[in-house]
Amino acid sequence: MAYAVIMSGGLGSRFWPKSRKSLPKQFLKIVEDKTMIECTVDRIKNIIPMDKICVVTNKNYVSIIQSLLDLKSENIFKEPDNKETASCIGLAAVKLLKKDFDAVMVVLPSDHVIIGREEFEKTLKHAIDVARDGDCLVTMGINPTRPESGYGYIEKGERLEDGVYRVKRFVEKPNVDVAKSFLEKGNYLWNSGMFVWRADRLLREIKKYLPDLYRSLMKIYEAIGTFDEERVIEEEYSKIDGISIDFGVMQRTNRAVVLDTSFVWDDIGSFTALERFLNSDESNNIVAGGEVFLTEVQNTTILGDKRLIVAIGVKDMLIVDTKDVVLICPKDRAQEIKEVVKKLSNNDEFERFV
Ligand SMILES: Nc1nc2c(ncn2[C@@H]2O[C@H](COP(=O)(O)OP(=O)(O)OP(=O)(O)O)[C@@H](O)[C@H]2O)c(=O)[nH]1
Ligand SMILES: O=P(O)(O)O[C@H]1O[C@H](CO)[C@@H](O)[C@H](O)[C@@H]1O
Repeated sequence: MAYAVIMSGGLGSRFWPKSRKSLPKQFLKIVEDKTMIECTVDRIKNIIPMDKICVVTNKNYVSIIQSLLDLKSENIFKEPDNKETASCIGLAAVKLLKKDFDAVMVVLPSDHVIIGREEFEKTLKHAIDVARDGDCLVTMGINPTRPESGYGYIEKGERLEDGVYRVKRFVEKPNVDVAKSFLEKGNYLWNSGMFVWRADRLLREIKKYLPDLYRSLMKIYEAIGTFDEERVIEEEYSKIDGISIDFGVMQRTNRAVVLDTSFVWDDIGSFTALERFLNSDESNNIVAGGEVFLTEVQNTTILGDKRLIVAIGVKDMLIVDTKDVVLICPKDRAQEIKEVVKKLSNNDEFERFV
C-alpha cells in the first residue's frame, strides 16, 4: 500500500521574519491562496486517499496541522525535536512498517510549488510502481534551468526504462561553478527532495549508512503501540545526531534511481524565489502585500504588512516588514538569513523575535 509522508517540522528560517518558530513557512500562504501544507495535500489526494496521508512534525505544530488538515491523529507522527530529514523519514518508516509490511512511502516536503497537476500525478504513480517492484530508492528529478547552488544534483546513469535512470552520482549543494558545469553537461537533474521507496528498503539503507540512527529507530519500532512509545521516542531523539536524508543516505547509496519529470517545480526556499512566481512592475520590483510608495526603486522585493513602506533610490534589495521586525538585506545575500536566525536564537535579548 502507498502512503504519503509529508515532512512538516522545519522552521523555514530563510523566510524569516514572515516565517516564525511559532508559525513556520509551511503554514503560511506564500504564492497560492491556501497554506503550503494544504496545497501539498490537495496535490496528492487524488492518488493517495486521506486516510493514507501522514504528516511528520514537531509536537508544537500538531494543533496547527489539525486546524488546517482533516487528518486522523494517528496519521500525525510527532517529533520531540528537529533532528533533520533522515530521522523524520526514519520515524515515518518504522511507524508505517509496524502496520504494513509492504508500505511504500511517498516522501514530500510541505513547502514546494508545483505547476502541472496531471503531469505530477502521472509521475508519482510511475514512481510508486518503480519503487514497489524494484529494490531501489526513487527520487524525482527536475530539469535544471539555472546554476542553482542551493539544490542537490543527480547525474543520470544507465537508462532503465522510459524516463527512469540509475543514479550515477548524487552531489548535494555544489558551488555555483560546479553547478554551471553540470548545467552545461546536460545530464544532471535537480533533486526535488521528493522520494518514493518501500519503508523496509529505506530502513536497510539507514542500517548500512546511519547505524546509530537505525539502532534508535529499532527501539522506537519495538515501542510503537505501547504505553512507552512517547517516552522511547523522546529518549532516542535526544541521542540522535541530526543529518539530512541527502547527506546521510542519498549521496552514499548505490540503489538510487531518478525519474526525469516535466512538471514545473520550485522549493520556494527563500524570498528571492518569489520572483519566479509573482508579477513585477516595470522597474522589476515585486510587491507582495502592504502599501508602498517607491521613488527610483529597482529590482527590489518588498513584503509589506500594516505600515506604508517608502523607499527612495533603492536597488537590488529585499525589504520585509512584520508587526515587530523589519528585515533589510541585499537580495544576493538572502541565503544568509538562515545564519542570522541561528544567531538570534542563541541571543537572550533577541530570541523572542525568532
Ligand atoms: N518533521 C520534520 N520536518 C522537517 C525537519 N527539517 C525539515 N523538515 C521539513 O522538510 C522540508 C524541507 O525542509 P528544509 O527546506 O530543508 O528546511 P526548513 O526548516 O523548512 O527551511 P530553512 O530553515 O529555511 O532551511 C520542509 O517541508 C520542512 O518542513 C525535521 O527535523 N522534522
Ligand atoms: O534542505 P534544503 O536546503 O531544502 O535542500 C533539500 O531540498 C532541495 C530541494 O528543495 C534538494 O535539492 C536538496 O538536495 C535537499 O534535498
